[in-house]
Amino acid sequence: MSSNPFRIQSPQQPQKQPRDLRKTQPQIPAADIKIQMKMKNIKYKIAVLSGKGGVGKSFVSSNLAMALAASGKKVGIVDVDFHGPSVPKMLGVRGQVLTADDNGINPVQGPFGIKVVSIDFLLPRDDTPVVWRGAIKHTAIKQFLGDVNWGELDYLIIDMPPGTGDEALSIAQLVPSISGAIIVTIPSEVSTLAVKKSITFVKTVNTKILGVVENMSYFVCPSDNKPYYIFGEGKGKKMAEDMGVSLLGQIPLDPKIAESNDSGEPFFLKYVDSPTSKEFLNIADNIIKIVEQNSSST
Ligand SMILES: Nc1ncnc2c1ncn2[C@@H]1O[C@H](COP(=O)(O)OP(=O)(O)OP(=O)(O)O)[C@@H](O)[C@H]1O
Repeated sequence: MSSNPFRIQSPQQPQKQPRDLRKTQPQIPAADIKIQMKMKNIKYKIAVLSGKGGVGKSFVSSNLAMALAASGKKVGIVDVDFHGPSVPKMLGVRGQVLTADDNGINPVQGPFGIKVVSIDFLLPRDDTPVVWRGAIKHTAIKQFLGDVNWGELDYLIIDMPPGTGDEALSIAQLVPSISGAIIVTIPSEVSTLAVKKSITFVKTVNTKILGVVENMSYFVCPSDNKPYYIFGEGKGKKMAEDMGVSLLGQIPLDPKIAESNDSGEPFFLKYVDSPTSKEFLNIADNIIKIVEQNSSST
């Protein structure tokens, strides 16, 4: 008698093994000529990613863009966070519109002449959602890169949505010679876990990790002026060490940051002499050293 009570037949043919997607390298298509043309005068392109949403990635992207510009660099920022575009508000240019001429779309001019492109400039109302599948996002990213008159720039900051989904893959495939990626985290285990996946993703698509920025690292109590490590001390540093990447800087949790972002006043401009703006200048300096040294040695 058969020991198989369900009478399940052994398959005649060996079963096809499911493909292990972790071993699948994204296919890089032939470079899009239009994108190549529009991006050929941009020296360095930097993607800003986070594992989880709400950790301050757009805040870091926007303020890093201003710090680079304040350090004398020509800067552009492209907001690829279609479902939650917040860069225009954080740079104080929300409500402005993109214009077009025979050569393409002209970015909005932000503080320090930063060139800004975001889906937010195209949405008719505050409550209009962007309901797009991956293929449409891919097309939109192509247009943001290849139809925009970026002109000559030292740095293009690419503000990504959280995680490693469609947009991250499109950017990895479409942007010619990305200089590197910056990962934003907060010192919580939950964020750290997600960030490790982002770091692995960036390595998988053969992009250099410039380092990690730890946001909301500590809170300076106004009554005693001491730092309090609300999420725990040293977690960003440890995670960076564990993953073999550098810690580029630490930004405090500060109600002034939340207020200026909410009111659409660029934090870096409003509090230019604050320790946080100085830390952004340090981070910009670190990035300039890594990226520009790297390119002169290749
Ligand atoms: N260091 C900080 N101190 C206080 N508030 C902060 C800080 N960093 C960010 N915030 C606030 O946290 C909220 C989330 O920030 P932000 O939109 O930059 O995050 P995000 O990671 O880009 O989010 P998502 O990509 O999920 O839309 C905002 O309200 C912002 O003002």
